[in-house]
Amino acid sequence: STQEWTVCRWNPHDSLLFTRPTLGRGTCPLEYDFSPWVVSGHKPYCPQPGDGFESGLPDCVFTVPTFRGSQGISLITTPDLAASVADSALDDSTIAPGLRSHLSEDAVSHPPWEVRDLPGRGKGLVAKQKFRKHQTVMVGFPVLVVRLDFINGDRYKAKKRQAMLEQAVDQLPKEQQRAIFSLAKSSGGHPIIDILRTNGFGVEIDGVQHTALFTDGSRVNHNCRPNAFWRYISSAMAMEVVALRNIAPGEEVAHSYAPLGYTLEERKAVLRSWGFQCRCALCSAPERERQISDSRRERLLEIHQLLNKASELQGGYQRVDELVREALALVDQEELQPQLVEYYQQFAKAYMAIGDLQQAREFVKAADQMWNFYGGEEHENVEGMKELWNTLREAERELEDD
Ligand SMILES: C[S@@+](CC[C@H](N)C(=O)[O-])C[C@H]1O[C@@H](n2cnc3c(N)ncnc32)[C@H](O)[C@@H]1O
Repeated sequence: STQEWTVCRWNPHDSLLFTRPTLGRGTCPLEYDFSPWVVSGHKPYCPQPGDGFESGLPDCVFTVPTFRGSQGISLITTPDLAASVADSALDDSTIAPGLRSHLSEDAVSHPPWEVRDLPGRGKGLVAKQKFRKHQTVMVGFPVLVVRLDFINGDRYKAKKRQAMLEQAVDQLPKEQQRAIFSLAKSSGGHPIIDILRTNGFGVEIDGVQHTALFTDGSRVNHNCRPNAFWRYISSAMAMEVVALRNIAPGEEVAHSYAPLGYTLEERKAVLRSWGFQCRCALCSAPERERQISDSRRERLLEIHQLLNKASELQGGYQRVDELVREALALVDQEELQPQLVEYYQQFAKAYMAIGDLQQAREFVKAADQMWNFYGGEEHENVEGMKELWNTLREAERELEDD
């Protein structure tokens, strides 16, 4: 019965998290709506304190094998966050039609891309058709989502952590289990932890960091001059891979694992922590080409620093204009368009600093649009943009008052 397990309020003085209240006479008040997790056929599993885990709110294993058609999903997270997901993102019928269309049988069995072996890079995603700039290449839904602290923290004994990860995978449909175990590995150690470290995408649930596996999305390789980017729509638990420029059939689709705008050495350091040496076109290009790219990126950083002190610049408006134009050209040459969002914010501040509020407004508007486009509606800088709009409006009011 769906009532067999009821989730009770977590009481830190009492190890009780899940109880079996007598039907209709539940003594523990229901704090969360867990029904989608509970009716799925797998009871949520929570370790008890002392059973391989120290104390505090535990992470539990939740599985819905019918998530997004028959794909299925397992989640290892705290009960409050699982309840929040159950509340907002589990139901297929509530996701936007544009995303839902990627669940149709035809879309699933005939994707416009294929996974192929690529020299020096393992498998990768290759376009089977032309994609226009900003067109969606792939929509994926996570098959395994794990709270980052569950993997990296020290509250769990290794055996308990591994057993819970194994349970989370075991409870998924067989096809997904096979897909997960076929993903790339890089670090050694427990296979599921290795697979998560090599392939996981950083996503947030209510602001808490998790790592998510997408069976096809995890095949997208890194490129230092990417032709795609990914964004996460947390309300639908969907990951979208979107073309940054036109992509031709037969071309590999790749995004950047490192922050855009990094120089070769900086990128190498980031990718070393991913456990591989980059073999993308830019990293394999002749030294001269790599040097040109690095010097452009270094110049962008220099301009950034100069514009941070815009009000002290000699040459006033004209100098700021020159630097902004130079930065825009460099971004174009280096194909760093998604990074414009940061530059636009900075340009806006620089124009505010020298009192050109009209230009500042143009760049605040552009930054706002770009954040929504590249980061999705729930992008990480909602607060930062609000603050920027407030600063601008304040400055505009002051100007009117004068
Ligand atoms: C998330 S997986 C990407 C898919 C992977 N290539 C596969 O075969 O499933 C990340 C791994 O792919 C490989 N990889 C990704 N981008 C690469 C690149 N630019 N150069 C070399 N190897 C790359 C590395 O082995 C890395 O650990």
